[in-house]
Amino acid sequence: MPQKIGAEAALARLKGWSVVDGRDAIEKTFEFPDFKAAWAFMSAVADKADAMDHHPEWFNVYNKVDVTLATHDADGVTELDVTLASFMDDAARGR
Ligand SMILES: C[C@H](O)[C@H](O)[C@H]1CNC2=NC(N)=NC(=O)C2=N1
Repeated sequence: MPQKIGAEAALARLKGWSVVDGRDAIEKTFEFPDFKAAWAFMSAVADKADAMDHHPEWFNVYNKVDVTLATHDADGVTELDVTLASFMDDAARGR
């Protein structure tokens, strides 16, 4: 079971992420040129998430993807969320 580090500790190591109100979780909205680019991002993240067995909460409308990350098993933010957030930041770059 991963150790809870908390949203604030995670934010100190990430760019463009925020603490979710009333919950130990982090969130970010990714914006792309169009739906296909957003979907390609989601597809790349889906492969990574499955490999990690650590899955995002997300909501897509056209070119935007709202992402919330938390570790449900730990009831808060863990190292797994920082790893997945960093992967998302890299995957979004250049799409
Ligand atoms: C059984 C399975 O390993 C767990 O349910 C995994 C799946 N994906 C998960 N994803 C997230 N974000 N948090 C979890 O605690 C989690 N647990």
